[in-house]
Amino acid sequence: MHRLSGLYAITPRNLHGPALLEQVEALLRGGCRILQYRDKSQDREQRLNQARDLGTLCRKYQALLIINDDTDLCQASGAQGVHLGEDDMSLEQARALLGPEAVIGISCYNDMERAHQASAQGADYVAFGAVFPSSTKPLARRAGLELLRQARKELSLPLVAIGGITPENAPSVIETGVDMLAMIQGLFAQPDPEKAARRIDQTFKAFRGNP
Ligand SMILES: Cc1ncc(COP(=O)(O)OP(=O)(O)O)c(N)n1
Ligand SMILES: Cc1nc(C(=O)O)sc1CCOP(=O)(O)O
Repeated sequence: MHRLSGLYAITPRNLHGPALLEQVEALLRGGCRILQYRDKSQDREQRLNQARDLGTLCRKYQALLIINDDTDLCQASGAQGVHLGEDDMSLEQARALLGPEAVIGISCYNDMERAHQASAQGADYVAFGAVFPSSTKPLARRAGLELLRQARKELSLPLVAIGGITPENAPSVIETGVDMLAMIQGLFAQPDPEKAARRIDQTFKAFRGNP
């Protein structure tokens, strides 16, 4: 199993400070392997402090911390990488700034051509979505299970599925062969986030024949 594999949690935009750390630690205890800090607020100092605290927590559980959009925050906080979409800095620019060891993930929506291009340019993973309707991003383009199966056949780099994924529908997504499930509400809106994370982690392990 490579390190870009398993449950990939993304922080919800309405949760900050100790309350966020508490929920993230529950997810890490439950087996979450990758955390993305996704905070589009403008208070740089607050974002830096939050990213550093999340980094400390991720190190404790040997999980990766990825920063959404922001290479400066990635460098300042010591995170392992960034996630970039179509409105963000290019992959080449981010690689030049962060170096060969950084994890750089690219949003591909439902665009297979974009994914092939990102793969050829050295992305560490590509993300497809939204797999299901997402209350977090209701206007997201849709990429269904068939597209994920096709991506698995055509691409050899790690694949992320995102959008509307829950502990209930997670098995149908894992069965397509994707490497990671990225989730916000399906984890953070659960009454017991640790239990939700553990359920998904166990589904991944069962799928790999590694319970
Ligand atoms: C793992 C993962 N996949 C997709 C996204 C969406 O990224 P993007 O299109 O750049 O949109 P914003 O997250 O910036 O609103 C993601 N963040 N993470
Ligand atoms: C941030 C984001 N990007 C998407 C895409 O399709 O690119 S879907 C999405 C929201 C994911 O949140 P939830 O797990 O709550 O649906």
